[in-house]
Amino acid sequence: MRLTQPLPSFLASSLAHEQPQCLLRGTSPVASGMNFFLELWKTKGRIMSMIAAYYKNKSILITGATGFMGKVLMEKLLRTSPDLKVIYILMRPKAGQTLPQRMLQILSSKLFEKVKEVCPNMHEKIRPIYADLGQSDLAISKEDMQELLSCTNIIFHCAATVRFDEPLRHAVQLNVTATQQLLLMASQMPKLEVFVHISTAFSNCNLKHIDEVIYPCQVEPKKIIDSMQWLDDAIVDEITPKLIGDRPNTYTYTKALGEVVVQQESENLNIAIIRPSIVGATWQEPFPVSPAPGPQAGLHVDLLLAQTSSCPSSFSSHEMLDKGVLLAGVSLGWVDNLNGPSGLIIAAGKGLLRSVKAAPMAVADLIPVDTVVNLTLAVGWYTAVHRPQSTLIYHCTSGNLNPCNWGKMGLQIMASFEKIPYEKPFRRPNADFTTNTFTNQYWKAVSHWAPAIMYDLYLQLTGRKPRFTKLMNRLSKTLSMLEYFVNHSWEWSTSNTDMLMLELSPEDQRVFNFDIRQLNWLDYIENYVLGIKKYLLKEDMSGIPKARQQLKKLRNIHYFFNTALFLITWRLLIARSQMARNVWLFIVSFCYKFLSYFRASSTLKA
Ligand SMILES: CCCCCCCCCCCCCCCCCCCCCCCC(=O)SCCNC(=O)CCNC(=O)[C@H](O)C(C)(C)COP(=O)(O)OP(=O)(O)OC[C@H]1O[C@@H](n2cnc3c(N)ncnc32)[C@H](O)[C@@H]1OP(=O)(O)O
Ligand SMILES: NC(=O)C1=CN([C@@H]2O[C@H](COP(=O)(O)OP(=O)(O)OC[C@H]3O[C@@H](n4cnc5c(N)ncnc54)[C@H](OP(=O)(O)O)[C@@H]3O)[C@@H](O)[C@H]2O)C=CC1
Repeated sequence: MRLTQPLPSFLASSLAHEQPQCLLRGTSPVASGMNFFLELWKTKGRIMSMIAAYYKNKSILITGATGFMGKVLMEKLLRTSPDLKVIYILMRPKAGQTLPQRMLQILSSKLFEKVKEVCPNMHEKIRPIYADLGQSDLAISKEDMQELLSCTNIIFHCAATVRFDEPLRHAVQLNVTATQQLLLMASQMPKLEVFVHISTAFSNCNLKHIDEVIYPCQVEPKKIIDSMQWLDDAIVDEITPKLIGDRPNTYTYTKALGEVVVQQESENLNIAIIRPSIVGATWQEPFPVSPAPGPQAGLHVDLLLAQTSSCPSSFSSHEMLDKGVLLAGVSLGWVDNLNGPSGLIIAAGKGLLRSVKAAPMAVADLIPVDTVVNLTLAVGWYTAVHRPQSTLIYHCTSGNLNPCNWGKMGLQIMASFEKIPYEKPFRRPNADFTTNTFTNQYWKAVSHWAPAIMYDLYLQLTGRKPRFTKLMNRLSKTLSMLEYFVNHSWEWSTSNTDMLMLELSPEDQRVFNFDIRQLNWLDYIENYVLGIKKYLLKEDMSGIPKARQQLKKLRNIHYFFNTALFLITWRLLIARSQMARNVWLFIVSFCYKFLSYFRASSTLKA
């Protein structure tokens, strides 16, 4: 039986408790006697979220909760289901911080500000557990393992290495072996209701059209895992290109292997796989902007400024930015790492990145992180309550429902820099896409390397430490890793995701919105650029007028430099070439004749 009406929390949670403890597929979770309550609920007509209610009193295990997606997942869970029992976080100490210190830092970040209002005791709901997914047994202590095995109801497996240049051995350990270990743990959890595995839409990027199915790998994952035990590093490096075949990197390859492992180990488990495309900054949550009526609709950044109470509403956004208005309390486009487009947007905004080899018409399949998280929570609920017969794969992509190409996205990124300039730019932002390899190499030499070398020379001459050639090296490496994804297009079918949307009650469709058709790309990109400035670069909005002045100065320098370069080149040419002299004489005499004609005709008219 499919539930299409919202259930009251007591009913939803009692239904969840009614479920068989072990995860056998195909069994209906709804006891027939519950129909009475269902009818009662329908007649009362009260609205509440079935998904949020499902997570009540649940013990949830999350891997990768310290990562970009994991943090947003944890935030949304705590905000919408503050009465969940506990969230176990499998994590490792990092940068000299212990587990509690790391967790405290995350929970006291801006992202969790809203949670504090609804769940003041959120610290008590989080239980960090030491684990290193890089070790074969995950390094979980016996006591912790005991607690996890006996208490966990739901698993969200987000942890992975997302580096494209990861050595195969490490990528296999993190993305394949650790997944296998977790599945083994899951099979020993009597109270487990669902295991949600986060993969990537690019796990099969060697195909053009990708369905919501698991594609077999040429070499069995188990064989790969075994061979990593005894092959030495040199041999692993040698066979890596052969194994990854027509995939661009070890990341996509090992994520594909991870999916096959999930399929093979999923016999008695209730599992779902989510495949997001390129995950970008948040779109609607946790810092929403209320919808703007009338002609302002859609202008989120402008609206954001108009909502800042300290400003007279008659000011335009530019006026308000000029007045140094702080976007206090209202924030959009939350992002906290340089992965995906974020690093390149910074490089373009700072004027370092000028040329990207890309196909402007290729689909830019970006998906906001809050959309991915909403789908993930909806999938967790659906899989636990409806227990599909087979493992369902959900594509979380934008291309087929609301496509935007790289050309349009690039233009909007560049336009956003006019409104929201970044501080201390190296040069005026002026990036472009090129389709031709030769042209791209030319622009890289002229616009990336030459200015960086010249600037470093200047820094050295003035007794400072050169740094731009090093930065360019890093940028070149990043570009070479990411360019594959901006030069190809893929089609992902989304039948399961579409089906799930229809299964959601209107309230759940609102609270756990993953309908990407509602996204306005122009607003989203502008908010993304703004979010990068605020959360990644940690720049103050009050510095915007100064940053604009700086851009004007750089623009003037650019014009001056170009004019000077032209005149010098021309002067040198005239000095050395008869042809250049002839051209010059022709231009001068043409201008003289034109002016004489113009003067004569205006004298006649007078
Ligand atoms: C018509 C008008 C046109 C106008 C053009 C406008 C252009 C504007 C911008 C264009 C945007 C184009 C966007 C293209 C984006 C395509 C993205 C495709 C992504 C596909 C996603 C697949 C989906 C997934 O499933 S996985 C998630 C994505 N994963 C990643 O993105 C990881 C990529 N990163 C890596 O693999 C590595 O970090 C690597 C190889 C890039 C760099 O490795 P390296 O060892 O050199 O550095 P690190 O140790 O990682 O870091 C050192 C240093 O660099 C900083 N850094 C890290 N990453 C980046 C980055 N992406 N960009 C810039 N800087 C980066 C890092 O913070 C460190 O800094 P420190 O100061 O030293 O700490
Ligand atoms: N970002 C994207 O564009 C996309 C991501 N995905 C998938 O989404 C998931 C989350 O990605 P995202 O949040 O962006 O990635 P992040 O790199 O931000 O986070 C990765 C997480 O994995 C954890 N992790 C890595 N190595 C270990 C380890 N040895 N032991 C314990 N934990 C470890 C990290 O912990 P720590 O903080 O300690 O490093 C971190 O919490 C991944 O499965 C990824 O494949 C899919 C499509 C696109």
